[in-house]
Amino acid sequence: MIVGTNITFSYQNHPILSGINVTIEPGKIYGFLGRNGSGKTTMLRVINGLLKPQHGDVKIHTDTKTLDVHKESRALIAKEIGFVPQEHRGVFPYRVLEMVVMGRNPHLGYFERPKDEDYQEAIKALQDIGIQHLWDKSFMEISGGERQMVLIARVIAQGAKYLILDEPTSHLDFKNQHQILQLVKNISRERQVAAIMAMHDPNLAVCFADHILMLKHGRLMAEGAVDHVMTEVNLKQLYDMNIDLSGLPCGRKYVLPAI
Ligand SMILES: Nc1ncnc2c1ncn2[C@@H]1O[C@H](COP(=O)(O)OP(=O)(O)OP(=O)(O)O)[C@@H](O)[C@H]1O
Repeated sequence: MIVGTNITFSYQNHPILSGINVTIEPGKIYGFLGRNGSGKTTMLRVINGLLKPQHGDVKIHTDTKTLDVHKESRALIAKEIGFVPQEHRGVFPYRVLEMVVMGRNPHLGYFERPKDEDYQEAIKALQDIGIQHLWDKSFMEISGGERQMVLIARVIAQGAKYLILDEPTSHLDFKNQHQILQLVKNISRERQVAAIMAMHDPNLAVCFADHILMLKHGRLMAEGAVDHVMTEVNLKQLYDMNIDLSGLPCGRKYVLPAI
C-alpha cells in the first residue's frame, strides 16, 4: 500500500496542501475531487514523487520492502507507480506503438532495447483500449483524446501496481470516458492494481471510484467510501454551489450509460 503522512506542500511561499494523510490500498479506485486550483494535480505529483513536500512523506509498502518515493530512484519508483499527466502534447514524432512500448522501460536494463514480449504487452494494451488501429501513426498527428488513450495504454503496458491518472477522461468522448474508466476498474479488480485519479465529473466518480477524497483549501475536506462521502452537504461545500442529487438543475434527467 501507499501511505502519505502529513503531506504539506507550498509553491514558493504559496501553501497548496496542508497536513494531508492518505492511504492507498491495492485493488481500489481513488477519486480526488475539488475545484480548479484546489491542489489535485499537486497531490498526485507528490504521491508519485515528482514534487517533494516541505513536510511529511510518501512511502510504498511492498511485501518485501518499504520505499520512500522522494528518496529512491525514479526508475525504481516507476516499477511501482505509473503516471498519466494532465497535459500531453507531442514533442517528438514517435509512433504510437513506440510511445506505448516506452512504458516497459522500467523493466529494461540501461542499454537494453524492448524485446518481443515488451511489444506484445504494448500491443495488448492498445487492443484493451481499442486503439490498435493507431499503432503506426505519429503521436503528434493524432487527436487530444487519442493521445490521452495512448498514454493510458502506455501506463497499462508499464504493469505498475499503482496507476496515477490526472483527469484521465478530460479529452474523451462520452463512450470512451466510460469505456476507459471501466477498463481501469477491470484492471484494478483483476490485477489488484490501485488507481488514483483526479476527476472533475462527480457522476463518473460515483460510477467508478471506491473511495473519494475531497480537497478544499489545501485540506482533505472529506474522504471515505463513495456512498458515505458523496452527499449533498459535502458536494455543496466542496463546489460552493447548490447541489440536487436527484436530477439536473433544469429539471431534466441525467444521461447515464447502461453499463
Ligand atoms: N508550478 C507551479 N508554480 C506555482 N504555482 C503553481 C504551480 N502549479 C500549480 N500552481 C498553483 O497551485 C494551485 C494548485 O494547482 P493544481 O494544479 O494542483 O490544482 P488542480 O486542483 O489540479 O486544478 P485543476 O482542476 O484546474 O487542474 C493553483 O493555485 C495553481 O495556480
